[in-house]
This record gives sequence, structure tokens and C-alpha cells, in this order.
Amino acid sequence: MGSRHDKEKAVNVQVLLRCRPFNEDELRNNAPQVVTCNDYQREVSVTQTIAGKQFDRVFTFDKVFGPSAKQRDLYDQAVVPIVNEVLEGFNCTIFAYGQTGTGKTYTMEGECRKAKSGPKGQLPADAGVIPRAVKQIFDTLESQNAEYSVKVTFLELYNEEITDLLAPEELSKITLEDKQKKPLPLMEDGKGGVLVRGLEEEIVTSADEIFSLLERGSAKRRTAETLLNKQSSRSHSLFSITIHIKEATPEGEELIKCGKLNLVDLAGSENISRSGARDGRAREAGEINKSLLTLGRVITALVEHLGHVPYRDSKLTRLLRDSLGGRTKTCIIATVSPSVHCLEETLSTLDYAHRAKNIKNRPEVYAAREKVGVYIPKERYYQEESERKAMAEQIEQMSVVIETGQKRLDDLQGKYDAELEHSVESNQKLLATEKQLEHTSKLLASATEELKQTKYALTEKDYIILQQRKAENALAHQASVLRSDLEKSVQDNASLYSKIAREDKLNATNRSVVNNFQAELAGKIGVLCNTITLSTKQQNEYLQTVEKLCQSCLDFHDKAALELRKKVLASKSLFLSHIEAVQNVVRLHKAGSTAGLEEMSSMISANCCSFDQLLALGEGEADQIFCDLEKKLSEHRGEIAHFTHELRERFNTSLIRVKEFSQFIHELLEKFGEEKKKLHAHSSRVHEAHAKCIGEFQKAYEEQSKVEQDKLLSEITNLVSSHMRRQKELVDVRLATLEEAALENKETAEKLTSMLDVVNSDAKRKWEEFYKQAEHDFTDGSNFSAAKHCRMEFELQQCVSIVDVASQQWKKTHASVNELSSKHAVEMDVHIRTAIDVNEQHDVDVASARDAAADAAAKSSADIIQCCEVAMEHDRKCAQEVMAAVETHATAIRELQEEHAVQGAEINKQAENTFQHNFTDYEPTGETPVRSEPDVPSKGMIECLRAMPMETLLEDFRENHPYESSKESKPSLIPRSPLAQRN
Ligand SMILES: Nc1ncnc2c1ncn2[C@@H]1O[C@H](COP(=O)(O)OP(=O)(O)OP(=O)(O)O)[C@@H](O)[C@H]1O
Repeated sequence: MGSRHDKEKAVNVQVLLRCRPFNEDELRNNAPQVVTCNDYQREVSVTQTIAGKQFDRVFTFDKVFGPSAKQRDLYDQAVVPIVNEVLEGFNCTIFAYGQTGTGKTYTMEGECRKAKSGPKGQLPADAGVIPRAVKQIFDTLESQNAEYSVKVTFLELYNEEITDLLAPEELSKITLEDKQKKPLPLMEDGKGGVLVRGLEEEIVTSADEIFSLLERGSAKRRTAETLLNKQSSRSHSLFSITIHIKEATPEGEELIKCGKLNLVDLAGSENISRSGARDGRAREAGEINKSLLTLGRVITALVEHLGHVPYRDSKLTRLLRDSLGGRTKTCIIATVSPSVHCLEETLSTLDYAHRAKNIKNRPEVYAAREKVGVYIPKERYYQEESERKAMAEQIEQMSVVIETGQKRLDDLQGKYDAELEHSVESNQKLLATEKQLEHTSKLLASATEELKQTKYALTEKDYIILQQRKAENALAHQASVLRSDLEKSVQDNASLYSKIAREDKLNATNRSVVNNFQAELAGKIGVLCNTITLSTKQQNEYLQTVEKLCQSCLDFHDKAALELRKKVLASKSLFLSHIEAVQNVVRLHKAGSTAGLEEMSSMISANCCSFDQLLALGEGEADQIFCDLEKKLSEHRGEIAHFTHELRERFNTSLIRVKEFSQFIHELLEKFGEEKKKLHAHSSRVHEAHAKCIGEFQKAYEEQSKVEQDKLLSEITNLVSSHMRRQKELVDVRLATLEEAALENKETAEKLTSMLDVVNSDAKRKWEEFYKQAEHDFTDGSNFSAAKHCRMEFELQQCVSIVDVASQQWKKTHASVNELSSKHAVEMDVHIRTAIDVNEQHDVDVASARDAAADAAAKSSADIIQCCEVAMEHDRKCAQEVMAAVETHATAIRELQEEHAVQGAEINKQAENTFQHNFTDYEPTGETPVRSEPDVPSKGMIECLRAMPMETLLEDFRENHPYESSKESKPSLIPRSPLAQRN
């Protein structure tokens, strides 16, 4: 627990830097390298050229992986310890952060997304962190023999919307697009963390299950990408593995350790302008950047120990809150490109990652926090899990219902708002319309007033005209009465010349009146004449126009008819030429098809022949092959028999050899025994010789000593005695050593001999065992080979019989093919003949149809021409009639004019005559009649007959028909009847 306690102290976020190798494009373009990695010193240096000078910026990280680092290197050095900590009960998070295309997905997932374990459970070399971590977790859990459970979740965060990449397809019965889009809401879990509501948690029992889930999720992500036309570079993905391990404590307690590993593949870190987001995608880029920017702000706040950390500003930071300054161990893998083209982004990534190094987390072991937890049996745990899942599903369904309700409410609110706006607009429109209506009503009232005034004026004028007409009529009547009276009085009083004197003045006045009247009448007649002349002239002009029109129409008709005739003739000739061409084509077709059919027929017969030949050849070849096969089979049979024989012989030989060898071993063993005995004898001899030698040496020594003693006794008694003592001691020591050695040698030799005996007996036993085994094996082998031989012979016989059957089958097939081909050829021939007949019949039909068509065309063109001629004749007649009518009309008008002129002159003359006759001076006759008072109307009376002056008439009219202003009365909406009616 001590180490755990240490681990639970604040630790910095671990930041690794990985620089990918140059990609193909960069290599092709010879892009200069600006990033250099020193993996050992954990340094990355970036070379910048500013104003022609080179600057190097060096960054140090917890670990640095250069372009040559493999997936395995990164995993072993950086991730293995993290996964071990997860297995100890820590929560750990690994982020991949960097510009698009720098290898985030490669690092996290690897090239082989479906990183199913290869042979012997090995992962492919390109497998990334996720598959390797999964494998490590399961390998460890399985080796620990502990009870555990593993759950995974896989989600995508795109545009601030969370999608569950593991959601089963069949659950959501909505359209594919909706399914892809279905966002999941985030909820507070009440413990300071967040939950993704409705996120599928899959319980898995093996690494392979996780791999298939991962594959499913990745596939879903890819499908969504295609549907939404987005790229992985714009979405974040979060793959989480939660592990529960049951562990027994030394105190006998059972606690469940709970570790969680979050693996986050962040979106590309480039900015909006570089991500290519425009218009509609600006929001998308904004939201992605919102997450990444918030992540940056969160890092800044944590590094600079600001009071407020803006976790809540984006879903990404809410989700990863615990991994940033929380209770989770965090590792950031920053990825960069070595190329100069990405320099700006590389520097930004390095700065970002470098700053993140200073974030401190306080990781906790989750088992420690949940020590109060109890062990639950596996079944109950799974049951509770499934219940929890069902409840979560229910909650999800309810939340969906709530969401739907909320959406509906929002929709309704939207509709209500729209309606409200609409009604405000309508009100405004209504007000405007009302104003317009008022204005229009005013206009209408004034127009009605004007109309009424006009009507009144018209009625006034009508009235005046009527009155004037009445006056005129009365005047005319009075004039005629006057004239007749005058005539009568002139006749009656012709003789009363004397009395006429006073009448002269009156007569002169009368004459002047009549003259005036006559002049007036003549003027009027003249006007009438002029009008008639004018109208006659106009009529003439009109008639001339009509004539011209008729003439031009006629001309046009003539021209059109001629053109029509020409066209009909041309079409006839064209039709004929077409028919000729069709005939030619038919002839050609006929010739071609006949030739083709004949060729086909000859080809078929040739084919039949060649087919026959081929079949015969094939048959010959097949026969040959069969013969060869049979020969080969019999050869094989012989060879196999020979081989078996040889095998048997070899076995026998090897058996003999084995026996010889065993004999040899026996001999060897015997020899060995003899040698051993010899060795024994030798050793005892050596021992004896040794003892003898020692005795002799002792004796010789003693003798020599004695001589020397005698010799030097007197001189060097002390020296010699000491020397002798020393010599004796040495010799004794030496002798003792020699004896010991001899004894040791003897012991060793005996030991060796006994060991050799053991070895020998072992070897003998083993050899006997081996010999027995070999003998047994040999018998087995020979039995087996005999059985095999029998089996092979049986199979060969079967093979031969099959080959015979096949040969017969082949012959049968050949015969049937022959039969079929000849039948086919006959049928083809029949078909071809039928086709030729049909073609000929078709030709005849075409010819008859052509003749009929030509006849019909000729007939129809003749008909058309006749029709045209008739029509032309009719037109001409019509025109002539029109001309005659016009002439008649003109003559009639002319006559009318002349007659009118004559009549006018006559009237004038007559009137003059009348006046001259009637107004001759009075000649006395003497027959003065009795004076009588003529009934001549007085001037006053005549004056009375005059129409009243205009003003009087108007006054009179206005008195009798007072004008009512319509301003008081409502204007009538019924349209007034036409004026003509009133007039
Ligand atoms: N260390 C590496 N070794 C070999 N190839 C690599 C390495 N890193 C990346 N690549 C290659 O570079 C290409 C881009 O990598 P990847 O798709 O992982 O980038 P990314 O950062 O995830 O991009 P995005 O943000 O668009 O998802 C891939 O073809 C990958 O195989």
C-alpha cells in the first residue's frame, strides 16, 4: 500500500512526442526536414529560418520517438506501464494530439484496425496502442486467474454532438441518416463526473470481442463520415475500457478493483483557415476548434493555477475533466511531421504539448476508495448489470420521449411565433389595406359625385336638346302652316294689290326669311353632298383596296398553288427515288443475307466436320491418355510393389544391423568389464608398486642416511640431524600425501568403476528397451506398410475401373455429341432455308408494297393537283365576282351621287321657281276679294314658338330636376345603364 500511497500523490501529465517518417508526397517533393529527434536525450529540435538566419528551438519531453520508432517501441516504453496501472485500479487516459496526417490514428489504432490476433496470438507490427492495450489487459487478467469483468464504450464527438459508435443498428428504427446523427446528451453523475446518457456499454470476455467491437465502431464512424462528407480529422473519438477485478486483501477482505483506460484520438489541431472549412462548415470547424480551444484553455488554467478551469465550455473537456487535473493518470502523445511544410503547426503542437507537461493530476486507486464494496457473485453481477442496462435503456427511451416532446414543443413554439409574426404582418397589411380602402372610398365618392354631375349635365343637355327639337319641330310646323297660309293668302289676295302694300313689307320680310331658309337649306344640302362625295370617295378607295387585296390574294394563291404543285411533283420524284433506294437496299440485303446464310451453312457444315475431326482427335488423344494412364498405373503398381519389397528388405537389413549392433554392444560391454577388471588389477598393482616403492625408498633412504651419518657424524652432527629431521619430515609428508593420493585415486577409480557399472547396466537396459521398441516398431511399420500397400493396390484397382468407366462415358458422350452436332447442322440448314424463303417472300411483299405506295402517291399527288386547280378556279371566280360586285357598287354609288346632285339641283331649281313663282310682285286683277283677316301668326306667336333661351331652359330643368349631391347619399354600386338608353 506504501507504493500505492506514493502513486496517489500529485503527478504531472506525461507527454510523449512522436515524429512520423516522411510520407510519399514529402519524399517526392524533397521537402526539407526541420524536426530532429534525440530519443535518448528526450529532445526534439526544430530548425527555423528567420531572415536568412537559422534558429533551433529545443523541446524536452518525457519520451521522444523519432521517425524510426516502431509501434511496438512506443507501446513497450510508454504504454505498458500505464496499462499496468490500469490493472492496479487507476484511471488512465492517453490522448493523441497533433495536426491532421501526423499519425494520431496510426498511433492509437494502427494501420490494421481489425487487429485480430495473428498466429500464436501475435498482433501485426502496425497494430497501435488500442489493440496492444486490449491484448495486454486480457493476457494479464487471464494469467492472474482472478475474477474480472471488462466493459467498453466507444463514442465519437463531432460538432459538439456525441454519437455512440457501438449502438446496435437494429434498435434504432429511424432512417440511416438519423441513426448516424443521433446525438447523445451529457449528464452530471452527481459525483462531479459526467455520464453520456444512453451510451452503450458492452461487456466483453475476450480480446477478440473487443477487436470486433472496435471494428464495428470504426466502420460506423467511417459510414457516418461518408454520409456526412466529413473526415476523421474533424472528429474526436474516445474508446474506454473499464476493468473490475476481484481481489483478496491480506486481511481476508474481498474488494473489487476498478481501473479505466481512456484512449482518445483527437481531431486535427490545425486552425479553421488551414482546415479548409468554409461557409456551412464554419460552424463545424468552429465547434471542433471550440473543443480543442477549450482543451487549450483548460490546460492553461491548470498550468497557471487559475481559479476557474473552463471544463464546462466544451463537451470534450467535460468528458475528459477527470483526466485533466483530476484523479486520472494522463499521457499525451503529441504527433508531428518532420517536414518544413508543417513547421507552423509543428511548433504550435510542440508548444501546446510542452505546456501540458505542467498539468498535475492526483491519481487514485479506485479500489481504495471503494473499500467498503462487497464481493458480488458473478451471476448476480451480470444480472444487476443487465437490469442496470435495461433501466438505462428505459431512461434512454424516456429521454427520447422527452426529447421528442421537447422538440415538438419547440416546433409548436416556433410555429406559434411564426403565426404571431404572421398575424402582426397581417394586421399591418390590414391597416394598410383599410387606409387604402378609405382613400379608394374617398376617390370613389368623388368619382361617383363627378359621375353624377356628369350624368346630371348629360340629362340637362338631353333636356335642352329635346326642348330645342320640340321648338324646331313647332317652328317647322308653324313655317309650313305659315307657308300654306301664305300661299293661300297670296292666291286669295292676289287681286288685293292695293291692300298688299302694307303687306309688302311683310312679304319682303317673308321672302328674306324664305331666302334665308333656302340658302340655309342649300348650304345643308351642299354639306350633305360633300359628305356623300367624301364617303363615296372613301368607299371607292376602300373598294380599290379590296380589289387590290383580292388581286394580291389571287396572285399569292396562284403562286402558292404553283409551288405546291412543284413540291408535290418533287416529293413524288423523291418518293420514287426513295422507293428505288429501298428496293436497292432490300436487294442488297437479300443478296447479303443469302450470301451470309449460305456462308453460315457452309461454315456450319465445315464446323461440323472439324468438330467431328476434333472429337475423333480428342477421342484418340483421350484413348492415348487412358492407355498412358493405365500404363503408368501398372508401372506405379510395379514400383510400389518393388518399393514395398525394398522396404521390407531394408527393414530386415536394419533389423540384422540392429542385432549386429546389439551384439557389438554386448561385446563392448564385455570388453568394458574386462577392461574394468584390468583397471582394478592395474590399480591394485599400482598400489602395491607404490607401497613397494615407498618401502624401497624408505629403505634406500635409511641406508643412505646411515652412510651419510657415519660419514659426517662427527662433523656436522647438529646440521645433519636437523637436516635429516627436516628431510624425514618432508619425506613423511610426501609419503603421506602420496599415500593419500593413491588412496584417493583408488577410491575414485572404484567410484568410476561402480559408476561405469551403473551406466553400463543402464545402457544395457535402455538398449534392450530400445531394441524391443525398434523390433516392435519394425513389426508395426511393416504391418502398416503392408496394409498401406493393400490399400494402395485396392485404390489403384478402383482407379483403373473408374478410368474404364470414364473411357466408356467419354465414348458415349462423343457419340451423343456427334449425333447432336449432326442434328444441329440439319436444324440449322432447315432454319437457313426457311430464312431464305422468308427473305424472298419479304422481298415480294416489299416490291408489291412499293408498287402500291407508288400508285397511291401518284394518285394522291394527282388528287392534290386537281384539288389545287379547282381551288384556284374557285378563287379566281370569287375574285371576279368580288370585282364585279365592287364595280356594281361603285357604279351604284356613282349613280347615286349623280342622281343626288341632279336631285339637289332640281330641288334648288324647284325651290327657286317656287319662290320666284310664289313671290312675284302683286298685279292687280280687279277682283279684290272681300277683305278677310288672314290667320297669320303674329311675331309674338312665332317668337313664342322659338325655343327658350339656354339659361331659361337650364333654370327650368334645374327647377324640375333638382341636383342631389351623392355626398349625402350612398353611391350606387350597380353599374349605370348605357347612355344610349337615356338618349
Ligand atoms: N509513425 C509512422 N510510421 C509510419 N507511417 C505513419 C506513421 N505515422 C503516420 N503514418 C502514416 O501517415 C498517414 C496519416 O496518418 P494518420 O491517418 O494516422 O494521421 P492522423 O493524424 O490520424 O490524421 P487525421 O487527423 O486526419 O485523422 C497514414 O497513412 C499513416 O500510415
